[in-house]
Amino acid sequence: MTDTSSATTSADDRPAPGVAGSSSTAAAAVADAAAAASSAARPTAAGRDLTVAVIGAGGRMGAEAVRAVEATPGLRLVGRYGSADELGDLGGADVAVELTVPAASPGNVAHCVERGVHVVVGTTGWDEARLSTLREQLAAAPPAATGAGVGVLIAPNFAVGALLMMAFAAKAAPFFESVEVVELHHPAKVDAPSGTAARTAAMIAASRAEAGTPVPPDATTSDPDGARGVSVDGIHVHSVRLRGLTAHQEVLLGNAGEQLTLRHDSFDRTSFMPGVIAAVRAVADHPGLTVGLEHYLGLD
Ligand SMILES: NC(=O)C1=CN([C@@H]2O[C@H](COP(=O)(O)OP(=O)(O)OC[C@H]3O[C@@H](n4cnc5c(N)ncnc54)[C@H](OP(=O)(O)O)[C@@H]3O)[C@@H](O)[C@H]2O)C=CC1
Ligand SMILES: O=C(O)C1=N[C@H](C(=O)O)C[C@H](O)C1
Repeated sequence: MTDTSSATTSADDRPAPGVAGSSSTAAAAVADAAAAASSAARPTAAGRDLTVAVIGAGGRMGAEAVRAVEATPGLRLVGRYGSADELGDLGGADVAVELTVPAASPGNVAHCVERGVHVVVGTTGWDEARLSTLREQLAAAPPAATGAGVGVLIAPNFAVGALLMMAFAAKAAPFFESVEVVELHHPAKVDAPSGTAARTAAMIAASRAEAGTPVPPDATTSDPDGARGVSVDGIHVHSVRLRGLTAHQEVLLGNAGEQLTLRHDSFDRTSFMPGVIAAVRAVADHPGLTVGLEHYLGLD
């Protein structure tokens, strides 16, 4: 595994404030990709700013999202909500950004959908059962204010590098006998494995199944305490929680005599913001449920 001792960002390393509070190059690249993949007007087709509410606004990601929305031309923050607040009409928002905890996220998203508000969801914990319920809720939802269907994006990771790492992993997986995922996060994270790791493993498994690749070799016959991690669709995932880290992942791919390692590091939560903003702008153009920001960016 690569040394991560320098995986923190000092204040001096932070990008100057700009679009979405991130490097203008990264922000522009992601925004351009989203714009190319959608007809999202900026501001709205009605000629006004797109209104945005942030649910979980006091959290690590929520606070960063509030800053990003406020710094982005064409977007107007109309509501910020925490666990003690009634969501109500979400301040009349066109789009809600949902960044809370796995236990609260489905209820918050349902509240938005029932009111015709598009939702960009970064919260983890969206397993198949939850997605299936959400599909039913979307089918029964009233249209959004524009008259089109409500759009919901479930995005396990908003960072463009993480999306590419996942896509590269899925592409490489059938060419290797062995593959395992190691995710490394800050110790305040409440869920394991990470949503990104679970989705990466699912993408790897699907890619190998489609190619007819055999299951990875593993002679383990005794593992009473789960030292081999968890199996997601047959792919082993390992979780590290370490002070000093933010969000990191390695995909290890092995053949006899060779190894390919794919690694992504989010050193700072600003890395997620260009993706959040691109998703906010594009979600209304994608009615129904979409899982994975890559589908908005043409990376699929
Ligand atoms: N998709 C992505 O790229 C990323 C996703 N994440 C995910 O986003 C989620 C949030 O992460 P993070 O910001 O680090 O977590 P935090 O614990 O810092 O923040 C969670 C926030 O959710 C709020 N909250 C809890 N319950 C509710 C509720 N019912 N209604 C409204 N707000 C509520 C809390 O508010 P209060 O203090 O009022 O209780 C808290 O401020 C996690 O699931 C994480 O895995 C994180 C980073 C990137
Ligand atoms: O909790 C976090 O921090 C993160 N959560 C998401 C996940 O579980 O994959 C995305 C990123 O890894 C940061």
